[in-house]
Amino acid sequence: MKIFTTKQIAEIDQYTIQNEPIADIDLMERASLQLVNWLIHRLSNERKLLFFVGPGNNGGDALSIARQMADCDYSCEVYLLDFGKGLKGSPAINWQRLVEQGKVKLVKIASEADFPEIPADAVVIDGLFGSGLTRPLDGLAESLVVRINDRGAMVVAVDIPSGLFGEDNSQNDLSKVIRASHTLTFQFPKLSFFFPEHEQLLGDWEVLPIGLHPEAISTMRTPFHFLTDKYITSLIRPRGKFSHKGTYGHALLIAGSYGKMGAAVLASKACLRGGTGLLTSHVPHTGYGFIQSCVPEAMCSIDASDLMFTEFPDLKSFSAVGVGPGLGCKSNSQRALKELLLANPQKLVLDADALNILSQHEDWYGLLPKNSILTPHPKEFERLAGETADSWSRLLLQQWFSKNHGVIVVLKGAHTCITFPNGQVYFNTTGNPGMATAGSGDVLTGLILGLLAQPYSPEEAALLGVYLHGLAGDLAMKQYGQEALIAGDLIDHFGKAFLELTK
Ligand SMILES: NC(=O)C1=CN([C@@H]2O[C@H](COP(=O)(O)OP(=O)(O)OC[C@H]3O[C@@H](n4cnc5c(N)ncnc54)[C@H](O)[C@@H]3O)[C@@H](O)[C@H]2O)[C@@H](O)CC1
Ligand SMILES: Nc1ncnc2c1ncn2[C@@H]1O[C@H](COP(=O)(O)OP(=O)(O)O)[C@@H](O)[C@H]1O
Ligand SMILES: [K+]
Repeated sequence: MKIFTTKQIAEIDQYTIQNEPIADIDLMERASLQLVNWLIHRLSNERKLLFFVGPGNNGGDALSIARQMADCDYSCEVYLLDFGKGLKGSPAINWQRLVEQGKVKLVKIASEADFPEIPADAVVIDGLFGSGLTRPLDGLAESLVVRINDRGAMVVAVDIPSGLFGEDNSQNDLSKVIRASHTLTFQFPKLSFFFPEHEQLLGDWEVLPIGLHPEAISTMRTPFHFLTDKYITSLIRPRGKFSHKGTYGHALLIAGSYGKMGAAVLASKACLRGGTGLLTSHVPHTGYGFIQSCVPEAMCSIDASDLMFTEFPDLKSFSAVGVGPGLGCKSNSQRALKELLLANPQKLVLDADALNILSQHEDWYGLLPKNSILTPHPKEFERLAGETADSWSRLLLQQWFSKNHGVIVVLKGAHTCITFPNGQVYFNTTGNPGMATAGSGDVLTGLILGLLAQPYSPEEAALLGVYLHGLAGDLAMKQYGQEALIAGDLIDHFGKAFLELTK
C-alpha cells in the first residue's frame, strides 16, 4: 500500500472533492463519522470529552465530531484556539452547526487564562493542527500543547498529533507536540508514523478509511509503501506437483566462528524452513559436529580454519549465498570476505559481521554484486553509512545508499525499512518487541537466503522474508508472550506464517 506525503494527501482530498464529486463539508462529515464510530465503540458516555480545535480543517473535523458525539449523549466541551482571524469554509460551517445544536459548551481561547482544567478522567480530542502544519508550534499553541501533555489525560489525536509533521521533523522540537494515547489517521498512515522517536507522540495508531478517490490513489506516484498480507501473499509461488529438491535451489550459508556457532545453526534452520531445496552450511572445523547434529538436513562445508571463516567452496553449485551471522571480524575472515565479493556471487545476502567488516573497508562497497541484500540493524547501518540525527535523515541516507551502491538495504527495527536501488521504500508492518532477542536477526538472514535460493528475486526475497519473519514473531508471541520468546521460536512458526498467508 502506498504512503503519501501530506501535500499529496491534500491533492487526493481535492481530487475526491472535484471528481466524486462531494462537497468539502460532506467529506469532512464522512471523515468525522469514522472517528465518531471509533469513539462510541470504546468510550463510555460517562466520560467528558474536551475538544481542542485549531483554525483549519483539522479543527473542522473536531467540531463535527463534537456535534455528533453530543447527539449521542456524550458531554462535550469545545475550546477553539483563537488566533483572531475567525474560522473560514467548512470549519466555520461546523462551528455554526454547533451553535445551532446548542448542546455543547463553546469557548474561545485567546490567552493562557482561558485554558480549561483537564480532569484526569476526561478524554481530550486533539483537533488543533493536522497535515496543514507549516512550522513548529510556538506561542499560545505551544503552551496549550504543553498544558495538555502535562495533564496526563487520555488524548485521541485527529489525523496526526498536533505539532507533528507528516514527514520531516528534523527541525521540530518534539516536546511541543501532542502526546496522544491514540492517533486516528485518515486513509493513509503518514511517513513519520514509522519512525521510532515518534512512538510516544502517536500512541497506538490506526488508519480510518474515508473513501478518498481510488483513481487518485492509484495514479499518484510515491516511492513510499507499507507491506500488507495481500501484497505479500501475491508474491508466494505455489509449488509444482512434479517439483523436486533440485527445483528449489541450493543455498550456501557462511556463518559461525568459535563461540558463535549458534548463529550458524539458527540461520541454517531458518534457511531450510524458508523452503530452499538444498543447504550447505560452511563453518569452521570446530563447528562441524555441532551443525551436523543440530541441523541434519544441511550439508556441511568445513573451513581449513578450526576457529573462523577463511575460505569458501566453489560458488558454481550454489543459487544464492548468505554470509555473516556469527562470523567474527578477524583479519583472515576479512580477507576471505573480500575474495567472496570478488568472486561476484549472483545472489548474495550479507548480515552482521559481514557488514561490520565491510564498513571497515569503504573501498570494497564497489565490489558488492548488484542487488545484494544487506540486513543491518541501526548500529550496523550507522557503521556502514554514517551517523544521522533523526529517522527522516536516516531514511534519506538509506535511500541514497541503496541507489548509489545498487544494493537492497533491509534496515531492521519495529518497522523494518527496505530500500531498493530504484529508490522504492517499503516499511514492514509485522513483528513485535518479543523479537528483540538474541539471534532473531540470524533467523531473518537464513530465511531471506532460503527464499533467494529457490529462486525468488532479491526484491521478493527481501520483502517476503521480512514480512514472514515478523508474522512468525506475531504468531510465536501468541504462544509465548513477548518476554519468553526466543529466536528459535520464530523458525518454529515459519510454517504457520506461510499457511496463514496462503490459506
Ligand atoms: N477536504 C480535506 O482537505 C479534508 C481534510 N481533512 C482534515 O484536514 C486536515 C488538514 O487541514 P488544513 O490543511 O486546513 O490544515 P490544519 O487543520 O492542519 O491547519 C492549518 C491551519 O493552521 C495554521 N497553522 C499551521 N501551522 C501553524 C502553526 N505552527 N501555528 C499556528 N498556526 C498554524 C495554518 O495557517 C492554517 O490556518 C487534515 O489533517 C484532516 O484532519 C479531513 O477533514 C478530510 C478531508
Ligand atoms: N520492537 C520490535 N518490533 C518488531 N521487530 C523487532 C523489534 N525488535 C527487533 N525486531 C526484529 O528482530 C530482528 C533483530 O535483528 P538483530 O538486531 O540483527 O538481532 P541479532 O543480531 O541478535 O540476530 C530484526 O529482524 C528486527 O526487525
Ligand atoms: K491533530
